[in-house]
Amino acid sequence: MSSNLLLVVACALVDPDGRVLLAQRPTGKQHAGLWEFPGGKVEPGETPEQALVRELREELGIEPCEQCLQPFAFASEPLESGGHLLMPLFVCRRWDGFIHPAEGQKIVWTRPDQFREYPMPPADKPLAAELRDRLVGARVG
Ligand SMILES: Nc1nc2c([nH]c(=O)n2[C@H]2C[C@H](O)[C@@H](COP(=O)(O)OP(=O)(O)OP(=O)(O)O)O2)c(=O)[nH]1
Repeated sequence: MSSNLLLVVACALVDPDGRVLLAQRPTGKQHAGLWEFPGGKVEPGETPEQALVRELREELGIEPCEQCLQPFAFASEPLESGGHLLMPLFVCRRWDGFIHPAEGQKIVWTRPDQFREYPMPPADKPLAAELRDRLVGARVG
């Protein structure tokens, strides 16, 4: 893999009412204050699914089963650093445990048709649009 390619995996957690979890980037980090789909960098040796299970456990304290992660879409965005971000988004509707943000970051559950109320980093925006187009009105659960 090219060394300037950053692979970051993200997840749309969808509740039984069709609402999706967004998490606010903490102060002091890149894109602070913006709303993102939870996830993070894929570490060497990990599959995207393993990385996402780890990130959801670390960030939110939940345990999704790998088989419940449905590949959904991906974003491909140039980075200000000159590198390039590749960000696959999975959809997950089932997990164990209760959501408890580890770093105290704010979360919201919002319907995809209300995503525009939450400013997002560049790669999350097209994924939000795709979710809006394909999840709204679709069967949930
Ligand atoms: N979700 C998202 N992440 C982005 C975008 N652009 C961009 O450079 N990133 C970077 C910020 C982070 O370095 C990384 C997301 O992984 P992360 O959530 O584990 O990163 P982090 O800031 O918590 O950790 P770190 O960089 O301090 O190691 O991707 C974007 O448009 N959306």
